[in-house]
Amino acid sequence: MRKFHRPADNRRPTAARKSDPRAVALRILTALEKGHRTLDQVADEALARVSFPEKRDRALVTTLVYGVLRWRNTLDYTIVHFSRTPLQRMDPAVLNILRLGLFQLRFLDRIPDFAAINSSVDLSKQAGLGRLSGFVNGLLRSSTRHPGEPDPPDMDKDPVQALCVTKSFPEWMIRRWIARFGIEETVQLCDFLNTVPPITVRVNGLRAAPEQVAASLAQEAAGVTPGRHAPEAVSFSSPKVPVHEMTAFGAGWFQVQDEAAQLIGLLTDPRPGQRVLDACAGLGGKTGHLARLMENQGRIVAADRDTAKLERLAGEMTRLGITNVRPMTLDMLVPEQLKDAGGFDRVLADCPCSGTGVIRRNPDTKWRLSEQDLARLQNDQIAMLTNLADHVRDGGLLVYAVCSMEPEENDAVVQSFLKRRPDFAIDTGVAADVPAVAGFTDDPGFFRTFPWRHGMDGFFGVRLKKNG
Ligand SMILES: C[S@@+](CC[C@H](N)C(=O)[O-])C[C@H]1O[C@@H](n2cnc3c(N)ncnc32)[C@H](O)[C@@H]1O
Repeated sequence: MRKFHRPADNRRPTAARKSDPRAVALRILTALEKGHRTLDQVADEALARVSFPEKRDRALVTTLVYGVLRWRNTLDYTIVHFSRTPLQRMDPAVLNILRLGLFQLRFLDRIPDFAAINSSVDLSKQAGLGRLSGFVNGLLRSSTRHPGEPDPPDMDKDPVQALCVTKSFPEWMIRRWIARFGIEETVQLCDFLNTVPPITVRVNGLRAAPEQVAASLAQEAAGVTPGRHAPEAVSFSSPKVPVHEMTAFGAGWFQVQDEAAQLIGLLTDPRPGQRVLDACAGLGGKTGHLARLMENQGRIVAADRDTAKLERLAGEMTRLGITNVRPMTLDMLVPEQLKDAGGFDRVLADCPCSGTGVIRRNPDTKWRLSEQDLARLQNDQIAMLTNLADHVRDGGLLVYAVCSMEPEENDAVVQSFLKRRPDFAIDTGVAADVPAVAGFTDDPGFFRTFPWRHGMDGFFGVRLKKNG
């Protein structure tokens, strides 16, 4: 029998002490609720400080954290059903311990019920909440004695509430998606966003061909298949080692990138020798693609306001053998910072957004984002495009992209920008220029991918041509 729990104590773990994966998961969930940091940031920081008794424990932390975030509403519905204390009055740590325990009971077949319950009781003691361990024990045991969810709201009478509970999404998202896509497609969208995504990579054509990369990946992973839409995409599952330890990764043969994001690089269509600004470059997913399309010739200024990200971007370009990228810390909301940037043939504005198109990768978005955030994000997106417009050369392209499916961040941003800048127009020649994106481009020239229809992340993109 595998032992899951550790003796109770309240000390903080150190690098020398082996950590309990459930305690690490609890720490990540609690930290996420406290601050404004993203799941990736919080998880990277927590995992860098710990070591585990068994290799698979690290994967268990990820399964627990992502699972609880994916299914939070569904889990809370059961907790409310069995508890006399309302959720709002529950100690946040106890609530997360209950969610972790219930997630294991409901969703993880490989963990026996007694192990899930006992480890949750231990966790409450470790967290200094021993006085509530009886409550944790009782609630989790009750849920196993009455298995299955308590009856959810009636789908015919109240589809919004029913889907909030059964698909675990906030009310405002379900409401707006039903209004836009109808009930059937909203169900499909929610189901898609609740799946664990496969690993999709973009082959770095500067160093290797897709067949070569696929052959290498097949030695270290299962289900290696070519992409369906992007010509240099390859997907796989169940890697035997972490992706960054794979042979092809070390050789700089690929970057991890969903197919929809790859199509944005193609939409930007930079040419060898051009001057290109990647205005919100982040860790360089799209920068690497632009450099590959430019055959590593010309110049890419990779800008972001976050210097730490740009440091990682620089390392990533070295791994990929890319030499035409210059990282620059710039804030796109401060036009003075751009004054010396000059003109560019292509400007890619892959703007910060709500991220509703990538919720399967970032399930914390469900609980972090509010509907009011959309207006703030829209304001920033319009301001960034307006600030960047002066830096596009005549005949050049400003490409706006977001991993959001929300109209406020899609069509509305473009319309507002075009009112301010009549010297730009939507480039309607996209389909002819870039065949790979033709199937995703509608009449005015808007590129859109819908997760449940196309089997990839949800993205919006448009090419705006200056004095075209
Ligand atoms: C959607 S992410 C970019 C992802 C990246 N292009 C990629 O493909 O990997 C948006 C980026 O915008 C950056 N950002 C946010 N506000 C900014 C601002 N005012 N100026 C410049 N960059 C900003 C964030 O740090 C983040 O890296």
